[in-house]
Amino acid sequence: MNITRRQVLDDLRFLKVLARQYPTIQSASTEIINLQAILNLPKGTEHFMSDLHGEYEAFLHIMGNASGAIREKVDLLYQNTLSQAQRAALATLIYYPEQKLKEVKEETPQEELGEWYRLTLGRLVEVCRLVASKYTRSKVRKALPPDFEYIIDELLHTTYDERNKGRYYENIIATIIEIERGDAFIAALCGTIKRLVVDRLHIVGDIYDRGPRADIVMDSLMAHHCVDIQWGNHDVLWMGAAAGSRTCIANVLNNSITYNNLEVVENGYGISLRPLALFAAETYGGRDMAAFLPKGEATRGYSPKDIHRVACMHKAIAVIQFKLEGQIILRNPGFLMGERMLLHKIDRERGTVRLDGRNVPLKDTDFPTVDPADPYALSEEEARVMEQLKFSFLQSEKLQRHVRFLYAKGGLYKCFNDNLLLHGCVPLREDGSFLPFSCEGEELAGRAFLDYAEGVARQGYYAQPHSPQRQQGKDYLWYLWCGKNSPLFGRERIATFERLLCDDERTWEEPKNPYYLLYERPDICEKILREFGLGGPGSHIVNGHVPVRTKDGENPVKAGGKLIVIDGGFCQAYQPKTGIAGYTLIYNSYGLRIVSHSPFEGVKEAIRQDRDILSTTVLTQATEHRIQVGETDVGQEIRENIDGLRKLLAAYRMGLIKQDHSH
Ligand SMILES: O=P(O)(O)OC[C@H]1O[C@](O)(COP(=O)(O)O)[C@@H](O)[C@@H]1O
Ligand SMILES: [Mn+2]
Repeated sequence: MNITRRQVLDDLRFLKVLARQYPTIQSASTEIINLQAILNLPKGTEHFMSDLHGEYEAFLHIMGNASGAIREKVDLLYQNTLSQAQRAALATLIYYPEQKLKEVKEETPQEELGEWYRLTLGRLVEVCRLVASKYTRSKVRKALPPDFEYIIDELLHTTYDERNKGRYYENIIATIIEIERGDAFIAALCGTIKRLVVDRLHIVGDIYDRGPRADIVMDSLMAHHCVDIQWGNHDVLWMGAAAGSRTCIANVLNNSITYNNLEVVENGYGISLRPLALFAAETYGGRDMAAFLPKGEATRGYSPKDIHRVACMHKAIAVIQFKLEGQIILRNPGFLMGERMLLHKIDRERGTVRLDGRNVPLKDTDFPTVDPADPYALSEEEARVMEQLKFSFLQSEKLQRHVRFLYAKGGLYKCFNDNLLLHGCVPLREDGSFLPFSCEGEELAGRAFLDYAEGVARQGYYAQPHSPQRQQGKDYLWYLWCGKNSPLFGRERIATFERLLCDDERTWEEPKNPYYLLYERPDICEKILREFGLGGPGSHIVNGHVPVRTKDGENPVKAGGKLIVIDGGFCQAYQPKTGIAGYTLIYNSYGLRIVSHSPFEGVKEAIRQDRDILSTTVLTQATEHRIQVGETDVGQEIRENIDGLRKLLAAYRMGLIKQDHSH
């Protein structure tokens, strides 16, 4: 379509800015041709994972093997020429180049090494060429490690059997080996392969808590070339702790100590728990800590003395947590959580707590720091401990960096390629209508409420320190973690108090929001998708948060394919429930695929035995045609860029903007 003078003049300011980047007709035209070409390429591959819960070894392996996709490419290329063991060894090399190279050099006789390098480099180039084939050359070049860009680009585009280039290709490989650059090249090729196989990674919440080292998972995500994160309830809890919310800090430590997982706090983030340990020993040492022992598995290998010490810390921080939560609830009547204040309902004489009109027996009523006259006030020592812990959380450079990354690359939800990515739920009433929330005097529901909640969550970290907005934001991060009908928590209440102190398991109930019943219905899912401007045949809701009981035959796909839950128990503590070790949802140009992962035996096993995580496809939803970039959100962006460049071309040709040939 030809562009009128009017259209160019309307956009002249924007076009002058664009002209700085494309100063001539030639440069603007080249970019248009390049962008137009990309529109016809097959859609990039997206991987979705959720509920990683600190399981860094399994996660790093899954990142390395691209949820099984790399092994598929190796099998595709070499099923007729390499044995199963040789293919497994090649795949392991791609996953762990440094470690596998070390092992190969230890175990391969010197005189055979040269041949091993020649064969291996050739095969890695072929695997790289296969995974690069769906992209333009310029996109592949941008993905290459700068030091090796020229040579790898040459190797990728020089087919071995070309008569006049056969020697040329062989010479490059021979020279690499001769000047002992084989290892560096192998690492560069493996990195490129991993980078090209997954175009975009979505983490749909719950990176933190339970498993050993969420900080290592975060470091790996920060190194990923293209990742976005939809916050989970455990993530916003750590964001609140990093923002300096003492209530979030108390909850973070309660969760970590429950699993005896102090490593992520002390070693990962360099936060000393010494103040808490000393206070706990002083206040609770020698008393009965039966109700506060770390969870089963987490006590293996610890002496009774150590376990008692951790249990004292657990009780100390839990009491502080219940007090501070009472204060937040009093500060925020809009949370409608008054019935969750339980400390003043404890009857020490009878050893019970008043719950839903019943006197429920407590396992422990020994609370020396709780003043019955003012049960939610911290004692002097408790206040001092929390100030010291708050200072440590604020001072942890790595934690602050990780949380800034969660804010920059994350959000409460994400709409991408017709899918709605959301860790928890869109709170609903029983009748399927969007549950309204009072937000500073306004009733908000559905998307408007989620947008409001995300804004307040950002205030918690970015509003002026000590301002009311900052305090509101920090309180809100705690609300999103465990608040009544929070979109990231999706339950009536969190029963931490009851699960710690009451034997009566009826009190442990955490009734789910009606969303978790209604989300089996396609019409409800369609209504939710439309609320976010999505909907139609290729549109899905992707949730994490609730472990799919695969073992009991539960299907991750619900509502006739409109909704997919991908929490497959990546977290070891939940694997007995789900029977698998997590899911990855794969969305490529052929459609959707869900793979479930087998439990991971650890990196050493993987390298020594060439053991992989067996990822089996449990469901596919093929699209009737191969999806092109042009049909995706990225394609939409590219079309807008092309439109701008065509207007710029017109502006040059109409003499409305001068070309600048000086570059
Ligand atoms: O978002 P998630 O992973 O379900 O975690 C929140 C849930 O975990 C719990 O704290 C229980 O945790 P654990 O299973 O680790 O004991 C529940 O009270 C709460 O509903
Ligand atoms: Mn969750």
